[in-house]
Amino acid sequence: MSTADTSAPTTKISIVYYSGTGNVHKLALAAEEAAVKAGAEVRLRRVPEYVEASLAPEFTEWTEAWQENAAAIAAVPTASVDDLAWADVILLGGPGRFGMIAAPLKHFIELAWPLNARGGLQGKVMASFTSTGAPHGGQEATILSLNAVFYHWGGIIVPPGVTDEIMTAPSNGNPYGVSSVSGRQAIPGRLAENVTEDNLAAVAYQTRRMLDVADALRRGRTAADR
Ligand SMILES: Cc1cc2nc3c(=O)[nH]c(=O)nc-3n(C[C@H](O)[C@H](O)[C@H](O)COP(=O)(O)O)c2cc1C
Repeated sequence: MSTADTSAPTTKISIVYYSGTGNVHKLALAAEEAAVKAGAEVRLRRVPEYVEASLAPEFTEWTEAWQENAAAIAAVPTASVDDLAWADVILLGGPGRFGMIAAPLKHFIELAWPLNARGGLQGKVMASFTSTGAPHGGQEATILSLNAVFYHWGGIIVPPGVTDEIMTAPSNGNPYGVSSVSGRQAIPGRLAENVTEDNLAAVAYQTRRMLDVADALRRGRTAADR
């Protein structure tokens, strides 16, 4: 007979991301898969564009890749602030843009102002992941700009560190948050082709680690309440 505690509530995770050309989307799907496998309740949510046209119509290949990605991710539900309120674990993802958070994701974060003002984000487990064009294109700076939000929200930041062998793989290695390198150009028909299997395994690991910490916190808090 199983001795598992079936009365224990399931950990809830919201994976909220913005992706212009598919790289962060691919990482987010791997995080979702890992969370489902770990038995969590999962909300995968995309942050939509808040401009209707391409940022750079003169970059025709980028614009085509951007349109291709928009079609590919259309079925993913869009994020709402309730997805943040609902979750025990919040994993944010977004591309590095000039070494910091992308504007659509920042806009979404600002919508959480009232929730934060009533203390609705405190004590949740949080972390972030990114993708940049270049290996030294500002991955750590982007993760730090995302994680800075978590300080304001009173989150418990759980970085991947180098706490597992997967973080030492050549295409990984950013202890601040899992990061992939997409290359110099977004090419239509070849979206996210440079996200490696090791990047996907790393974001899966980062997700499991957050869920483990959230589970330990919940057990500790429950024990303290007894
Ligand atoms: C406006 C803009 C700014 C960018 N700034 C940087 C940057 O500072 N460093 C870098 O390495 N890549 C930069 N990139 C490239 C993206 O970070 C990269 O293509 C990333 O993989 C995109 O992720 P996505 O496909 O999920 O949108 C920039 C892209 C755009 C559109």
